[in-house]
Amino acid sequence: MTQEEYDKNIQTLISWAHAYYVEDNPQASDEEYDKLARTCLAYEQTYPQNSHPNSPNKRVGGMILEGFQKASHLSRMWSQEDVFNTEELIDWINRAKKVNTNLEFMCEPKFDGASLNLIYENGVLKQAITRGDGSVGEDVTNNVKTIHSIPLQIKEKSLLEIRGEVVIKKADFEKINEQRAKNNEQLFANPRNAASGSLRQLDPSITASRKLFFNVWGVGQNSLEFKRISEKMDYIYSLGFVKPPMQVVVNDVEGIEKVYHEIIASRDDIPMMLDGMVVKIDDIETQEELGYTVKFPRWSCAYKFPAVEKTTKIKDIIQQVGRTGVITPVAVVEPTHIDGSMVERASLHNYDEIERLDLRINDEVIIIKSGDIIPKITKVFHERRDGTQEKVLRPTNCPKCDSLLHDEGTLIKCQNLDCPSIVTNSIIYFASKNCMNIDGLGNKIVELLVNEKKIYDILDLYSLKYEDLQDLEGFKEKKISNLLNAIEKTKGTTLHRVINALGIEHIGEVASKQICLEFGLEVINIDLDSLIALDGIGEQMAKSFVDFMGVNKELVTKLIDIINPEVEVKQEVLENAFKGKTVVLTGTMSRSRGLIKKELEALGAKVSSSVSKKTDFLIYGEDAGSKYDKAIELGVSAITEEEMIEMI
Ligand SMILES: NC(=O)c1ccc[n+]([C@@H]2O[C@H](COP(=O)([O-])OP(=O)(O)OC[C@H]3O[C@@H](n4cnc5c(N)ncnc54)[C@H](O)[C@@H]3O)[C@@H](O)[C@H]2O)c1
Ligand SMILES: [Zn+2]
Repeated sequence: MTQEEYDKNIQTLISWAHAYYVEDNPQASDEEYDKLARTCLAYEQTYPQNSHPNSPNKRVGGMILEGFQKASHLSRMWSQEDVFNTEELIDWINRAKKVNTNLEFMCEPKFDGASLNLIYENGVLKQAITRGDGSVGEDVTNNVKTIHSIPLQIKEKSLLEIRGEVVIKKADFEKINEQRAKNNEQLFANPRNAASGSLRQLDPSITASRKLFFNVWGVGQNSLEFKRISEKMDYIYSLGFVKPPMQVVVNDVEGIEKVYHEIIASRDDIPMMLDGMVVKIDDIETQEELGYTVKFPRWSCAYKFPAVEKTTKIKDIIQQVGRTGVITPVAVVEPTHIDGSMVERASLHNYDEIERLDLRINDEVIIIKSGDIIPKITKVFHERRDGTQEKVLRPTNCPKCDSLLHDEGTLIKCQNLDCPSIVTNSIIYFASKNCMNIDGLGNKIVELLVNEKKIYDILDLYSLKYEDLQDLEGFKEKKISNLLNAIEKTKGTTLHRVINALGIEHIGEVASKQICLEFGLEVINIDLDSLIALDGIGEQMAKSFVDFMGVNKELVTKLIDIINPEVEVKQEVLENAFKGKTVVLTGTMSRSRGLIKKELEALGAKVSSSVSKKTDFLIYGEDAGSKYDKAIELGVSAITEEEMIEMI
């Protein structure tokens, strides 16, 4: 590396560190950052006289976020020296052995979060300060008081600094990001940034809502007298801090390696993100003798785990069609090793997310995979674009059957009942109890019939013959005739049941009934405007229905021909006291409420389940409770069942 290159790299590191520590919005993966930092470190060691005064290799962490009060630590906070393999670990041990050949090591998980210092005075939490540059950090006391795992009072009365890591659970990290995606906010690249960003909020109620957790790992200023750090920490846990899930004292490299691999093996079972194991020399006198560099203690090191977060490149965006026809985009990425497996694909929530991330083919991205988290893209490096990037278009046709897709933003769906990806599900739905109620045609049987190529869509059910089923395993005479009879029995059912059984997105039984009453057999030809004009049919429902008929008209026409359903006609309801009124039923009546509901609906009333200003009548029986009170409060006229009968 030339001096010029070195200077340029240091500028890059400084800007990456700023984005990472101050803005909680990294512009590189840790791996890229560490690699560049190490290359610069090698240069600094060869040419110490040329090294940059502000090199991130010489200082701890970041700067203070605007809006926070600065606060000083009583004693300095440090970073950790990284070791990445056994060789580097042995190197570190050998350096320590120069002051003491008889070493014991305390090993514990390294939680990946935000470093925090708590100052206790007279047993009371006085101040909580972020690590900042190691000497001065941000005063986040009010935020920290919302974290339940931090005691506000402890029984130790001497002046004491407690250090630990504020972390967020992996599952909560995912939830926050899902919420942020919905709100069109930038995602957190990883749980560490999420923890740090949540801790450094000007509004403590936001911090409180984020479910942060505190893992204690050390002490700063203190007057506790212990010979070993492991004993000192046991005392600290006894004050009401949570003890880390694994903590072992060993006395050689083999011992350290063993714990290291044990912690890696249980990494997925621990709900918080770990990025390594910290090894500390247990004897406090030896620690004092070894002392500190400008950046870290010489008596401890962070033995890093394989990264779960990597930079990779988007090669393509392909579509996956789910069993219900929902289309999900999947990113094909340059194959990347993450934590023991080769990652080639990452899931994206939907096409709206692609637009929000402004993700393009050939973009460089951060991909994160940890334990049970499916590989996810959390960050797109827009600044790294080189002109080869291509926009991702929303699909208009199904990749499986080429029919037009129904697109309502976050949801894109193939509704073609002939589409091979959805046939099984659509037949199962069609036959289910609340739809056509075809006895003997459950999930397993439908799967069998489709897999054995006995049927390709709903229509085929009606051309099934005895001979078709004879050769199927477990199909005896009785079973076959029962099934064929059950299918036959659906003929002549009502039109709205048939429409409801098609599984049209957003169109349930009530809507089906309403549409069928209004349009009869013309349902297959309705246009958008006529549908929207119907009371209770929203735009989304109408569009879904029209899109559905657009791709399935032929099939539905044939189906109606075969089933020959009864077409219900709208009966003009005679004038009566309940026509067009909104009614709520409550309490115990002389007959079932379901029956009374039907009766009222036949009179043209709308029966609703909750009382509001729009309610015209509350009809109450015995033991009426809160609905009655509310009706009285809102001035809704409340009548008994008998009064209702009289009014009819
Ligand atoms: N992606 C980027 O752009 C970018 C930029 C800057 C830094 N970074 C990353 O940040 C890291 C360097 O940051 P750092 O200096 O904060 O170091 P670090 O986070 O790797 O390690 C030091 C910190 O570990 C924490 N810790 C957790 N468990 C501990 C334990 N049991 N004992 C002691 N300490 C424990 C402490 O808060 C301590 O301050 C590097 O891994 C680097 O990749 C990334
Ligand atoms: Zn399809």
